[in-house]
Amino acid sequence: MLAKCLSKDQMRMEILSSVQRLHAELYTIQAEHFFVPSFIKAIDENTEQGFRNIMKEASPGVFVFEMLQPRFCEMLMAEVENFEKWVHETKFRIMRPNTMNKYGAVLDDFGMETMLDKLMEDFIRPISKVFFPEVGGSTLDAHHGFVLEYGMDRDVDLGFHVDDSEVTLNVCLGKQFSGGELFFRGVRCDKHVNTETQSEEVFDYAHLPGRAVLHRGRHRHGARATISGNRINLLLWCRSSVFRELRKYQKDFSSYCTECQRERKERQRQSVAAIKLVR
Ligand SMILES: O=C(O)CCC(=O)C(=O)O
Ligand SMILES: [Fe+2]
Repeated sequence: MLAKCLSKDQMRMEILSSVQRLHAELYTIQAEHFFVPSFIKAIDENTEQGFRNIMKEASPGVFVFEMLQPRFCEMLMAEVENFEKWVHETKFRIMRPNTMNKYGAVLDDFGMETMLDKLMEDFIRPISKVFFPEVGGSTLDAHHGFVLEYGMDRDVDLGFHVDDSEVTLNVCLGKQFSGGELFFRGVRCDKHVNTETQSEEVFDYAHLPGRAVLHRGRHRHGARATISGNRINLLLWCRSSVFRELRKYQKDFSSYCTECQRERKERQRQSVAAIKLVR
């Protein structure tokens, strides 16, 4: 197939009508086949304590928990491989997940948009409502879902960045690899995104297959080089249109930005000092 300039919708239509699905069961959520029992139980309970029972807050604002069954991880990797094979054979021009990756595939582009919407609405939003309310966690209503592939023959690492999301779900699918640790360096608003990291904000994490990491999109992070093997993971950038609208009119982001919090405390300290001086 010749490389044509297609709109996103045209591209999706072309993919949907041409690519043969490998595992049809991946395209609709079947909780008991996708998730581990502890995760399903916590979602069914839908209480803060229930979530805390399965989620470890490994560093402030970074939650880690067991989420996906090994068989689901394998099927999803095979599905992406199948799609990539078709892309390669037909020389079809696809969009990569973001400007930082040369490899990886947008799951929404080959039929998984509805399934991922449900994953966000029924599973990630209830958790985000509890742990990330100040960044629109309870009103997540859009997503960008993709798979990334790292290794010597793929992308090697990922630079320091913030995501175009309010809440990000990052699940390791496999395969076997060494290296590829995630590093986190504190939450910042747009204005403070390049400010210094405080020592208590430094957090490095080694991902394991089936395990999920959930964090605010504004939590600065990156991924170190995958030294051997292939590291493949599922990313769901969850967005809230309500939060994005509100953000336009806000100046102070001290509800989540550590630097805004520091500035606010400093302003309060100065006004208390000024009052004392007047007295
Ligand atoms: O490689 C990873 O696990 C991190 C990916 C990531 O941060 C992103 O895609 O936004
Ligand atoms: Fe990211």
